Amino acid sequence: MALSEVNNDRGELRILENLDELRTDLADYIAELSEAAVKERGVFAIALSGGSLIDLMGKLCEAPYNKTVDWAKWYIFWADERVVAKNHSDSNYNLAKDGLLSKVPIVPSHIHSINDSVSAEEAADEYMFVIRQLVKTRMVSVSDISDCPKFDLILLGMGPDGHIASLFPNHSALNETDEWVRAKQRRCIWQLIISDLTAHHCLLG
Ligand SMILES: O=C1O[C@H](COP(=O)(O)O)[C@@H](O)[C@H](O)[C@H]1O
Repeated sequence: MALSEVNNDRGELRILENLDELRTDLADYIAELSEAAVKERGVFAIALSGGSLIDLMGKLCEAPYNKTVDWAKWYIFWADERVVAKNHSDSNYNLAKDGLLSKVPIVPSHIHSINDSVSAEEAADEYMFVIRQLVKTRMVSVSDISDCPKFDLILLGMGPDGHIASLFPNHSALNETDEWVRAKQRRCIWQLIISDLTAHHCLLG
């Protein structure tokens, strides 16, 4: 049970007693959003990040979620990735593969990770192109107010310094809103994570 819950027009804050409760709450939250999206549009487009997130999602690989979630309808993206080989220990794809994707029946062609064999800038451009194609076919829905994609859920962890994805507090990249996939150093990030790109976002800290 949540120790504290605040609900207002800016969103909802839940403080949970311990990590086990957080894992259960997160699994319930994701399963509910997945069910609603599949009912409404037949698919669920979710973007992951790295860090502790995949471990916190661990309950999804267990009963009842592993059987009740409609995994075949999931489309997976990354909100934040390092341009390293897919089997590298810094790869967020690798983390998700080991902790989630290899444990539930997600369709391999629905997993959209970045191209790790080109530069970060090229990988960002390619990723934006892939997402645009999926918006055209409505595997990813589109924002009501712009031509930006609207993911059903973006999951972000927050580092101790307050950074989310590859966006660090007070960094100039926060003001660059012209492209929604951007290369920063060796990372690809989505620039408008919080504003336009998602029906729901969940920040874990
Ligand atoms: O650098 C990163 O950190 C964040 C937060 O990590 P966490 O371990 O504190 O949850 C992570 O979400 C992001 O993907 C990663 O690049």
